[in-house]
Amino acid sequence: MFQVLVADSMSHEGLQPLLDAKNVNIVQKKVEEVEDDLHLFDALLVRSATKVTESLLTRMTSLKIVGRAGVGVDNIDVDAATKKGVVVINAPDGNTISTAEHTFAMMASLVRHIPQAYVSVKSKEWNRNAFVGAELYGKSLGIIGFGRIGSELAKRARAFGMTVLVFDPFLTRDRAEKIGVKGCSIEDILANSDIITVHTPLTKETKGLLGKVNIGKTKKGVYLINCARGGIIDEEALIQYLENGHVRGVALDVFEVEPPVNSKLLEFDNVITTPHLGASTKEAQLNVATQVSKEVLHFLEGKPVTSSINLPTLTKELFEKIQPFYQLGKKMGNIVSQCMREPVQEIAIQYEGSVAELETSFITKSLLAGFLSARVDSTVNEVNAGMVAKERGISFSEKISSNQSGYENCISVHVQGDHKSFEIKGTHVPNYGERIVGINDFNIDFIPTGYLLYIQHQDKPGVIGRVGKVLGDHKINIATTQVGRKEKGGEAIMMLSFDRSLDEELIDCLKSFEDILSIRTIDL
Ligand SMILES: NC(=O)C1=CN([C@@H]2O[C@H](COP(=O)(O)OP(=O)(O)OC[C@H]3O[C@@H](n4cnc5c(N)ncnc54)[C@H](O)[C@@H]3O)[C@@H](O)[C@H]2O)C=CC1
Ligand SMILES: O=C(O)CCC(=O)C(=O)O
Repeated sequence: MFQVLVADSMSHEGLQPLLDAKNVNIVQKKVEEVEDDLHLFDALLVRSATKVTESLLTRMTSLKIVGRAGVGVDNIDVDAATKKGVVVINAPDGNTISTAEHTFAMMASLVRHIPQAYVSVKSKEWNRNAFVGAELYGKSLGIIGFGRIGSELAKRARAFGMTVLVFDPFLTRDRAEKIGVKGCSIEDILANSDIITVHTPLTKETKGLLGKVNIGKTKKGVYLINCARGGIIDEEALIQYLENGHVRGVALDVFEVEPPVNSKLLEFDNVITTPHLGASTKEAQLNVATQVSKEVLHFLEGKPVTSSINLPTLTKELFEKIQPFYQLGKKMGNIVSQCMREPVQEIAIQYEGSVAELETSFITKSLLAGFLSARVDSTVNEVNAGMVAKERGISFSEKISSNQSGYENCISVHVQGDHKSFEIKGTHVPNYGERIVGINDFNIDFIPTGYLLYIQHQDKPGVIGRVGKVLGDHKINIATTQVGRKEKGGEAIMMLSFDRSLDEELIDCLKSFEDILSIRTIDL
């Protein structure tokens, strides 16, 4: 039974996929209320209120996935999650329309003084001269950050007859033209916009993007809007430009500290605010909760997720194609690790044939995870495998080559250690399964599963028989046997499989045989 903690308030209807699942138990409580049981949860669902810190992640020792019912993941320590092998997913587009509409509503309210006029009428005043506003029609709207929300806002602004200027470092001319906006530099936006709105994530680059210098470059009388994240507009600088009258009005849905109880910004009549309501519609909340519930359920059931922040994402179709190689890769990594019991500096992976046409980085990560999981105590999976490998000084590379393997598809791995190297080749045959077809230049053919014994020996009469006899004497049933050699009388290998693991004592006995060069047990 999977334990899921829903730590922030979420649409009940949106949680239905998880509530309906027979293998899931949902607990809807704040983190503080379940402090003693944190180690039990497999999944954590949050909005923006719960801060998913490294310390929380450390206390949640069974955690496998964090689902953010929304877009921004700045309340989640994604690096710490990645290090711990915890997948982070979000609901990237469920609240786009709501947030774009909210921004538009804020813009209209700002230029027509609707909140101030509302308060005035409620206080029994009728002061029409105090609230003369401006039309949106014909004004220039500068949008910084032209992703999902920025582009939906642009469509609405164009419908109102506004000129839309856009700055986004990842904006292509094609996309700008399709939506009918003008891509320009941030300098152009600052100099030419009547209203500027930000729609970027909060990152190192965007923190304070509209600060002392950049606000100083805007037109006198500019309106500023932030319905993205507190801190993208530097609040201290903003206060200075409100005080000196350079900025005519501001609309804020978000703040550097929420709630902004001690903020001086609340004292200005020309600053209108909402309490982080961009995504607060029934529709958006249903969308985002449904999206993360489905994704978390898929993940817990071992199916692919499509909106991961720290995992390579694949469509269901692609995942189905890659799945057999993904499993083969994990086993090959594991076999290599168990055969090469010494420090490794380099893992080189080569893909040939049909596998080379797939998203091989996903298979590489799975292979690394298989390799590392046999060596490290902490959780290693495809989320953090690359990072853990680098931390341990293991470099890895992948190469796509023309198919010379003789198989329809082939994955080859070359591992370089301090004193030795090791090579393994694997293939997946549709309707037949995964096979290991080469070890250190020996052709071989075995199914990588169960308990295996890899023996390097001299190709001499009686060696195989003696091994079989000792195993038989110990009542060990050999399930399958594979042998390989390069030349008569030279070095040879045996790969035996069993239904149970073998005792150390028995292995030591086999090792003592003349003509046996080395023995490795492999548990898969
Ligand atoms: N107020 C609210 O309730 C909500 C706020 N948000 C916030 O809005 C932000 C944007 O959401 P979406 O449009 O869905 O995200 P998105 O990822 O679709 O778009 C963000 C855009 O910002 C651009 N960008 C990144 N760095 C930039 C920089 N330095 N300068 C200019 N552009 C930059 C990216 O290229 C991207 O196109 C989210 O990160 C979130 O913080 C989102 C939903 C609700
Ligand atoms: O959960 C919420 O309402 C906040 C939404 C938000 O800020 C986001 O999706 O980034």
